[in-house]
Amino acid sequence: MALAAALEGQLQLREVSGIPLQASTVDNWSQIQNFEAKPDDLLICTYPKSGTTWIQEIVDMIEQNGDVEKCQRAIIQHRHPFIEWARPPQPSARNAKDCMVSYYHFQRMNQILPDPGTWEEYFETFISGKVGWGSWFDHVKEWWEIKDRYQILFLFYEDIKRDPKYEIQKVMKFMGKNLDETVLDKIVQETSFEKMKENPMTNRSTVPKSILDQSISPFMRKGTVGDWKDHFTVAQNERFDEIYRQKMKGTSIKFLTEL
Ligand SMILES: Nc1ncnc2c1ncn2[C@@H]1O[C@H](COP(=O)(O)OS(=O)(=O)O)[C@@H](OP(=O)(O)O)[C@H]1O
Repeated sequence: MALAAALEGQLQLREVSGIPLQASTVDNWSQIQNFEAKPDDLLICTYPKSGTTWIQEIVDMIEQNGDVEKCQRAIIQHRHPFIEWARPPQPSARNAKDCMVSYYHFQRMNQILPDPGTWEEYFETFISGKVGWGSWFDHVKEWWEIKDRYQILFLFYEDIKRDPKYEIQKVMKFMGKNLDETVLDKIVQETSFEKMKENPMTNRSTVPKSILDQSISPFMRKGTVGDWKDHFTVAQNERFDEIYRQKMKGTSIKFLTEL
């Protein structure tokens, strides 16, 4: 009973400035907030399930000049520690509909995040922003608004999917690197969904089943644009589009929801 209660306590999200976060993050909040970046630090800032792992691997491949062996030195979570796990922007955004679907399946398999409930229930939770790391709408709008004021490279999942080489080149330039065509082509190949799904350093296969149960849903699940069409009902889609219009009013950011 005590263990169950303790576990339940861990699974409950708590809030910082209205944003639901994991309890361990909230406990360490002052340390996280006081993080000071060094001038050459590169922060990857993503909404959950919008391609974090993908851009992490791309950045490391560029940093290591396309050396696959060097990128095998550790699992991705260790090569790019998460600041909020008292642990350490380069916003990467993914359209809300695919993000919601991916997050739903992630919460099904993630044993240390709250159970998502049914798809219908999760649809409401996601729209209201009561999910870990908060509202997709606020995240995207706020980063978009400040992107020109700081040294920020704003990337879209859908763009990387459509033209990986072009987007990887943008990241390379942002990082002040200059790699030749052959290396770039290799990075495109090595960071493809198919390769990263098989790569134990990126596919989370080393995380115990008690934390990520990949028999429920794999971490590298589909990696596509438009999977929402297999989840949203027509009515849900109409309702979502209306809510999206209201919440995104006044912002110029545009997302592709299909390619
Ligand atoms: N290389 C590559 N190409 C295309 N798509 C990829 C790639 N790597 C990861 N993914 C997909 O990204 C989704 C996971 O997002 P995150 O890495 O941000 O998840 S997390 O927040 O760090 O848990 C998750 O999306 P879904 O498949 O839609 O669930 C992953 O499959």
